[in-house]
Amino acid sequence: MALEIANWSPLTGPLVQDIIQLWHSYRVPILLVTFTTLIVLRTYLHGTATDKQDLLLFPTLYNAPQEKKPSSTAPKDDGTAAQAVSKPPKGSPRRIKGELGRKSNTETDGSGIREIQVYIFFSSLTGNTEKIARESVRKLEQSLKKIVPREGESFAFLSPQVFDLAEADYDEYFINPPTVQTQNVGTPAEVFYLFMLPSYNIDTINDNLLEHLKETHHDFRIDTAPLRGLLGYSVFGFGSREGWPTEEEGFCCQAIEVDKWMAKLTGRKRAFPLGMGDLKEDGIKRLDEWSEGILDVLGLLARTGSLGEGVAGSGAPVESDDEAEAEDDDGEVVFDDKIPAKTAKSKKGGDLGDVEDLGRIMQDARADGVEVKAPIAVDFTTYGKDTKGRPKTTTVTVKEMVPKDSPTYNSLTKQGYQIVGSHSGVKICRWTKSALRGRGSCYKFSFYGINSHQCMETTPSLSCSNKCVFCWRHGTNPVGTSWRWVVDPPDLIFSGVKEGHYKKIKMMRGVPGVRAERFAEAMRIRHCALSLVGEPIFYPHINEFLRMLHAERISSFLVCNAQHPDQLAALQHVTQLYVSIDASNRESLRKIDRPLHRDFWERFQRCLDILRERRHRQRTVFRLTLVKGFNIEDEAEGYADLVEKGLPCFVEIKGVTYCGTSTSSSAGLTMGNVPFYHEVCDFVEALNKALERRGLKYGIAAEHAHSCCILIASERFKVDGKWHTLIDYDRFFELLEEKGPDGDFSPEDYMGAATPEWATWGNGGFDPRDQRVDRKGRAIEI
Ligand SMILES: Cc1cc2nc3c(=O)[nH]c(=O)nc-3n(C[C@H](O)[C@H](O)[C@H](O)COP(=O)(O)O)c2cc1C
Ligand code: SF4
Repeated sequence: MALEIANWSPLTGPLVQDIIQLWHSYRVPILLVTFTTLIVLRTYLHGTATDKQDLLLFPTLYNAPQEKKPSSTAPKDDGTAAQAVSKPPKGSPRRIKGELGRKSNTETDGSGIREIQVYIFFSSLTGNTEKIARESVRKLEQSLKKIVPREGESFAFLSPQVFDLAEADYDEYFINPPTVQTQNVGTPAEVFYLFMLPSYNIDTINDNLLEHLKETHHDFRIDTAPLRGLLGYSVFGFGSREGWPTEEEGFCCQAIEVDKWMAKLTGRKRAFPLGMGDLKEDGIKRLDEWSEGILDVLGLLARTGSLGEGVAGSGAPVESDDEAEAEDDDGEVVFDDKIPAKTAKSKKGGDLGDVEDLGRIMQDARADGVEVKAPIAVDFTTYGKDTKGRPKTTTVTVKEMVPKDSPTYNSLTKQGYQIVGSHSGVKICRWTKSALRGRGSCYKFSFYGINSHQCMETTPSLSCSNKCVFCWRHGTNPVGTSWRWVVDPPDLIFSGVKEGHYKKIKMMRGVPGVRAERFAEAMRIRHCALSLVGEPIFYPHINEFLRMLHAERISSFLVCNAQHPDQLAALQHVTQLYVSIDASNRESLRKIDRPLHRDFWERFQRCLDILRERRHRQRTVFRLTLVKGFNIEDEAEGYADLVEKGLPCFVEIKGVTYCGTSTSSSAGLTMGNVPFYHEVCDFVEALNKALERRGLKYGIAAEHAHSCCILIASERFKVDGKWHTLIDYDRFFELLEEKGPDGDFSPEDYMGAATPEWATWGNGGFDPRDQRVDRKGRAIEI
């Protein structure tokens, strides 16, 4: 071929031959250079063409509005899934659905990156909120930079933006979530709204916004929750307590309104409770708490795409104002009919229920052939001896008290308990929920200064040795006279109950009315009521457990049933030590507590002796639960004798609480057994007189009419004519740290400030900071 070309023309012959020669010598480098140049050129053109070229080449395609293709399958209305835009009939108004074509919150886009855009909307008349909002957006940007993806995570926060509501186009932000296109990916970022709003009782831009939100919600053409495509929202309000002291009088009224309407428009995606503050008082502190909470939520959103449990649209919603709250109090004095009263006598493998017949269970365990590796059974109640007086060394195979697959476990978890390990439980009580919403704390706030929203209710032993007629868990919680189950270590229980408690608190985050400042405070447990169900000192490592609580400066209110004198004697310092005194004489006690121990009365008496001895070491309390027809009538004198014997620091008298009809039909309890508050008052006055007649220095110190509870106190807690029933918790921990769990210090050493006036006898005892509501959440005038 080279020769043919060489002869092709005599004129070009030498040149062609040179070129051919050159080609033969350098063809490989020539080919390589050409190829590389082409690649570089192509890459260059491609890189520079994205901004300009493609729009030049395909303008119509790129600029066309994104239209959904009709789908043959109906769109899922799960609050996150894309919704199809159906064509309206000719002539009818266009129906705008709440969701743009976007993916589930829990998914990332095609690039694998979840991008989140935070918008802060503010309004301001005198300029304070504007300054704060602009400063907040700057701080937020800095803080968001610190939330970085861990391995396997992929998200990014876009620079947060701030908008003055006086300038923002409401149609753009408050009819549908805005579409925020991003540089890196074709899908829009997910949007999160924050509001900072001062309230004004004069006409301002806030009224326009509120009007717009209401209209959008009511507009028949628009989905009632068209903003549910937002990731979430939260509101912070500024107001003035000087002119508007309470919410009822208008404090932060417009922020409250915006929060409410946004909840409707987003399908209840309140990501964090409404925060409120007064710039002249606590405004900045409250704002800081709120901002911290917002950061947590944004972190959670970025990592999981979800607002977490408890917020609608993101797990298990806990709602709300209409929530039928069980009148469960602290679980000790309520009986209800919510739990079908099953007995242990049901089928084999059935309800563990009453574990009275432990023999049967042990047999069943062996018959099942299940070998459970566990510690040796601890008969700590009786410290059992054999017939010759030698310590028992029985080594039987033991079971878990509440195994995961047992009906008891199911029943307790259905009732809202979280079972920790195999024999402990934690539950958020109704007062904790109520305090989070500013609707009142339990009587322990009025009497002892316990913040209900910082109180964890738990027990390290779901088992008990009584079957009290008023125990609402009768029929579900295990009973027994000695510990014969696997023993969980105290650190496992401690971390488990804390985790369970915080989890339940977090579930309250999206619930209407929850106050941001209380929610923030609730994330630090300060008190522990060891009084759920069961008997806390039944747990063999109760002292270690208490030490763990105290090490974290969590106070301990421990209630025991006066049936375990040895354990009571071995108990180390607790902040307040209760003994339930359910009757004043043997017969009455047998009837009401239905104890399993044959020597129950002797045990009871020994416990009183121990309490008397301990009265200068422990802050002791007699807890009386009044049940009409069982332990009130003519018993005041008998109770006075018991007080004389035990000389407790305090006597708490509480009427049994009732909800629904009684489960304990076998015990014959009905609504008729619940004393009226005036009957409790009469009883307390009779008891007080009986104490006076005996020359005992006690008096009626405080009351909490709302929960039918009255406090009689020893005059040891009266200073200059004023009752001091509150506790100085910090001092308690200092003493404990100084002197140790067996240290020599007395209840007077950590006596707190004077009982607040509103809590003293005759003043009702309802915290004036809170709003009292009826069961439907309606305000009650006090
Ligand atoms: C005319 C007027 C009306 C107000 N009305 C209320 C009100 O109804 N409720 C409230 O809590 N605060 C009310 N305030 C207090 C403001 O909300 C508060 O001072 C706020 O911090 C002002 O924020 P700004 O400086 O951003 O406008 C009012 C203040 C003014 C001057
Ligand atoms: S002491 Fe704690 S657990 Fe008990 S009712 Fe009060 S807030 Fe609830």
